[in-house]
Amino acid sequence: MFDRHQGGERVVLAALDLGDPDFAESMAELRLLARGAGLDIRGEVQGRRSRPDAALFVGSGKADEIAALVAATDAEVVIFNHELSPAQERNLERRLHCRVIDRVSLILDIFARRARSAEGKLQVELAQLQHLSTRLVRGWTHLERQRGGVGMRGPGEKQLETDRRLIGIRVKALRERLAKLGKQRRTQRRSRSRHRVLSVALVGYTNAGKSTLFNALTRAGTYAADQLFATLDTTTRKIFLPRLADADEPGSGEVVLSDTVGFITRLPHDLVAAFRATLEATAEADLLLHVIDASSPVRERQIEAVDQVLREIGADAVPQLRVYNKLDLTAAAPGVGRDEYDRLQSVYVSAQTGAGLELLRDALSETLLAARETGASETPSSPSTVHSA
Ligand SMILES: Nc1nc2c(ncn2[C@@H]2O[C@H](COP(=O)(O)OP(=O)(O)OP(=O)(O)O)[C@@H](O)[C@H]2O)c(=O)[nH]1
Ligand SMILES: [Mg+2]
Repeated sequence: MFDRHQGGERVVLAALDLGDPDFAESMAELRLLARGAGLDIRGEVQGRRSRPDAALFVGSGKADEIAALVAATDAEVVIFNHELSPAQERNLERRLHCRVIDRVSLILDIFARRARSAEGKLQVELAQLQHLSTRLVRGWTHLERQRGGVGMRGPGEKQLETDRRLIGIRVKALRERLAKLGKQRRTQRRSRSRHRVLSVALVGYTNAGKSTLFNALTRAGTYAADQLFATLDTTTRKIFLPRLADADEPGSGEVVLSDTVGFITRLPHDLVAAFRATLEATAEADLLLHVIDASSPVRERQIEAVDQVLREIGADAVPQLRVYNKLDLTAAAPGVGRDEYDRLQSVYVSAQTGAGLELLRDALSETLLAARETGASETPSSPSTVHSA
């Protein structure tokens, strides 16, 4: 039912500068996404949108330019950097004589291929169906035509209703299944918090090195790869921090560390919603390790993008320690940064070479000890963030 890129497909990237200050960066991100999806980028067209409401989205001169590039490079797909309405997509497909998709579809597609656990797969399917159903409501004719071209299913008004109903049934089933899994997850978390095991969640922009750091800290062998969204499921392992251990309390000194899905700018809202269950663990953590690719020229923007998503999922109140990773690619040395009150703010490490990891372990102990003390003096059981589903 969905566009599926098997990799190696020939694509042309098209982006229209709408005057966003981050246009160049969002373009770089689109390239990263396309490469991450294993697509063969044959060319790129940039331009300015003619009129904000233009049905063609691009002016006819620009459309001709893209069409010429598609023909010259034998491209199969054109990927637009902006969300396209069904009508715009349809017009563009007719004009360019090839498949047209937008950034959101591309991200959904990468997610679909990366999901490993049952929960991750359900979440992706839910996001895809939600993305699809908004389009069904907004403009059925788009899908009608698209299908007419491929499967010749000849959908009419009747087919439309059947499909809508089927999607509705599937969405409901997925929601129920996810709710059940979420309940199990919460029960597990509650029993952990009863035992006062502290939890630390790794968050950060995709490809920042979260899984590599997770592995380095736990020696667990979680999947790390040079691709976007390599991790889609929350992996959880215990680590032991001697400084936190209390001889009178069995199990003390143990901290639960979770590796999570990477964030990206303009993460589609459907996806954030679908991954809410996974991300809940983030909002309930005692501490967030915000992993940053220190070697990225756009790291400031990536930090802001991550903080934005954290706000959206209600995790902005959780204490955060910034971990500047990939130090080996920069000229900087391992170390820590503190604020004016001498509180730890940041740690500089290389998950790959292991440089600074001892500093990070110490920083973890120090921050968690401080958090435990404040938490203990304020309320017996730490209040957990409440947010609606
Ligand atoms: N040079 C260098 N490369 C690193 C370091 N840490 C991670 N990497 C590389 O960066 C790439 C991404 O690492 P991952 O650990 O998969 O990143 P992630 O943040 O988990 O990514 P997603 O799960 O896709 O969001 C891999 O190729 C790693 O080998 C580091 O300290 N130095
Ligand atoms: Mg990962």
